[in-house]
Amino acid sequence: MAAQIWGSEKRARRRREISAKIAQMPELHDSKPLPFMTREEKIMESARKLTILTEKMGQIIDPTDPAELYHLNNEVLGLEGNPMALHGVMFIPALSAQASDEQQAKWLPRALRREIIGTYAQTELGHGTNLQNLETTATYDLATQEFVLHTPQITALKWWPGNLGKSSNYAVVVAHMIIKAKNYGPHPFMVQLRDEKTHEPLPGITIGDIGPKMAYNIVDNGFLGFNKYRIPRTNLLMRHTKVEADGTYIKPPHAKINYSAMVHVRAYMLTGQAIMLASALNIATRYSSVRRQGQIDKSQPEVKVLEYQTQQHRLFPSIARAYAFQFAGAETVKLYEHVLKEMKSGNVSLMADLHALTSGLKSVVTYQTGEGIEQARMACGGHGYSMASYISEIYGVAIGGCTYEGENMVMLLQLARYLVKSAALVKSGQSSKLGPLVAYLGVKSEPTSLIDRIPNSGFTEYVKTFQHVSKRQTLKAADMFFGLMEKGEKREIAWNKCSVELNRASRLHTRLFIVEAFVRRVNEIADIRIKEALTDLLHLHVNYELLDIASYALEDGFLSASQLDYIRDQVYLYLGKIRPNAVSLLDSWEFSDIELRSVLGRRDGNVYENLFKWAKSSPLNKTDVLSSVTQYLKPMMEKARL
Ligand SMILES: CCCCCCCCCCCCCCCCCCCCCCCCCCCC(=O)SCCNC(=O)CCNC(=O)[C@H](O)C(C)(C)COP(=O)(O)OP(=O)(O)OC[C@H]1O[C@@H](n2cnc3c(N)ncnc32)[C@H](O)[C@@H]1OP(=O)(O)O
Ligand SMILES: Cc1cc2nc3c(=O)[nH]c(=O)nc-3n(C[C@H](O)[C@H](O)[C@H](O)COP(=O)(O)OP(=O)(O)OC[C@H]3O[C@@H](n4cnc5c(N)ncnc54)[C@H](O)[C@@H]3O)c2cc1C
Repeated sequence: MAAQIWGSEKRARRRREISAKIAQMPELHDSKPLPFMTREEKIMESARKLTILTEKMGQIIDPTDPAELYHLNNEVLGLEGNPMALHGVMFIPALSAQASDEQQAKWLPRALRREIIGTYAQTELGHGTNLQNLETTATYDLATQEFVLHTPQITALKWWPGNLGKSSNYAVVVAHMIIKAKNYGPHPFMVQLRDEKTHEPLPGITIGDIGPKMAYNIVDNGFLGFNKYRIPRTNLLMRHTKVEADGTYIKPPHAKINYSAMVHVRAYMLTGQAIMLASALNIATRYSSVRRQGQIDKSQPEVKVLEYQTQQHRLFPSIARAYAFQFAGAETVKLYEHVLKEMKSGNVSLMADLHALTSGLKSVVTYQTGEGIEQARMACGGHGYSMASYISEIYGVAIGGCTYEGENMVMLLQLARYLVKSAALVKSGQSSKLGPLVAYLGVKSEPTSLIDRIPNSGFTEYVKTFQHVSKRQTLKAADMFFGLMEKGEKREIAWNKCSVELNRASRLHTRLFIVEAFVRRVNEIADIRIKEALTDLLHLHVNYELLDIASYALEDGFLSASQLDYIRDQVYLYLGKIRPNAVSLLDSWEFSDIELRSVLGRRDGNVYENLFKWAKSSPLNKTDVLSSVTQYLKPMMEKARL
């Protein structure tokens, strides 16, 4: 099963080997539990480990393999981030995709050797979503052949970029490029921020940390202002766009090609989210098979809380989602790598499809991951609320994904643009022009669903039902939009008036893609035992998801009330079937205790002993009487007694 999850036997084996090596290297372990550290201590601890990793990484992993890097990152540095998080996730990808060969030769080896630390600075205090209204300017000075970076007012301060505040000395900065008074829109520039020797900010740069966040606090998300700060012309990233010495602008082959670093994260973050969801579920499911509370049959001893159907209903559909996200994520990464390769050689024809797909997936996956992690926390009762479970930290980090790389509603609306265009093709009889991801929009469906009507139909009737609801909602939302425009409404106003319906279509389309990716994977599996276990999970998935969106299929009579009863019964049937495999389905992800960082979810299952040890190690327990008591509470009580 681990091979299915991680993509191959070799990958699963390599993960195990890496975990085993790390277990033998105490210098790479947390020196104390992270929740007992201050933010400064955590940053220090993480920087300490990063320097060791820079020395020893080659002994532990193949540093050119992103999957191995990511696993090393999760084990050693953890999900709270690190002082170089954005260096690997966005700075290097931005340089790789957007810098010319000559620029790459100059900067990439230095970045890869970690001579310099970089980040991606795009979002500003006043604008994150609407890139066209970013306010930082890069004005070309023809006389000196330099760009002058400037922050015209407080809202133009870069705000949020990870590791910008204190750790990075370089950044890819996105600024509006102005040449001879003409604004060419946002473009990426390589900018040195700090002196390479002293790490002091360079003159003309105002920089710092934006303060603690809901989670992800090892990352120093920062602010940055420029005061007429000059950089050479050749620091504009020029793989696709060029500015010649005389100010001539050569436009890129696709208007949005400079957005590729964002698409990179959107593609890769899906499996990251799956990992966080599976981690929280691993903790909650292990704990649920240790925790005994109450009896189902009063004549019997107390049961493990995992025996309760409500507990299963809380956890198991999310287990299925974690697998589904992992499989859909793996497909998306493959597509992304293909499109990136094509893009580098000038073929931009697949960019729109990739953008639409990643926009929808990033939104649905992050939202449902957040839901699943929160359910996992509640499934652990009181102990879930303790930092000893570590679930709250996982939750805080995971839901950041609903916002970064494009706020979820906004990204769903990006997918909706693509769906509406596809709907227009269907309506104008041009279905043959539909891309493979939306081809179903042009296929006539049966009048009613055949779920439970055709024996042994596998998942086909389910997929058809998902296709039906997605198609219907897409065409309905598109009709609403076109209808308003026909009535004379301006395009943007009409769009806004339909946006809730449009986003519903985007969600349904994305959920269909996730179901299909799960089905595709299960169909590929040869090992009968693995196939059986995953088929049960897939049964739960399709039935649970369909129940969740049933209103769309009920409203036009595509599903009947009796079919809905059947679907509900199937959910209960598969909850029971999955119960014996539940812990194993999560243990198969092979998270080590080091990686999970959870007292509640350790492999040994000694929950109560471990919790008591954890409590005793709380810094508050170093003394029996705290100075808050001697200074304030004790005198207060004494005064009251007089
Ligand atoms: C020592 C070693 C130890 C190891 C350490 C390192 C470990 C790391 C190892 C790395 C291994 C790699 C693995 C990676 C794993 C990743 C896991 C994830 C972990 C998460 C970490 C957290 C990091 C957090 C990072 C966060 C960073 C950010 O948030 S950056 C800022 C992001 N900002 C946004 O996303 C802004 C959103 N806004 C937009 O995108 C745009 O404004 C908009 C799309 C909404 C609108 O744009 P615009 O106004 O220009 O559009 P408009 O003119 O309206 O035109 C729309 C048309 O354009 C089309 N379009 C838009 N975008 C694209 C696109 N990208 N591609 C193609 N087309 C696009 C759109 O479709 C419209 O087309 P039409 O409909 O045809 O008009
Ligand atoms: C943990 C974290 C890490 C980050 N790291 C980085 C980084 O490394 N580099 C970087 O540059 N940035 C980074 N960001 C910033 C992030 O990319 C932005 O916060 C994000 O893109 C959302 O933009 P915003 O904050 O402007 O939200 P807003 O756009 O202000 O969103 C506020 C509300 O307005 C709604 N809204 C906005 N526009 C529309 C619209 N057109 N239609 C409908 N609704 C709309 C949204 O849906 C939302 O409900 C990070 C953010 C976080 C939380």
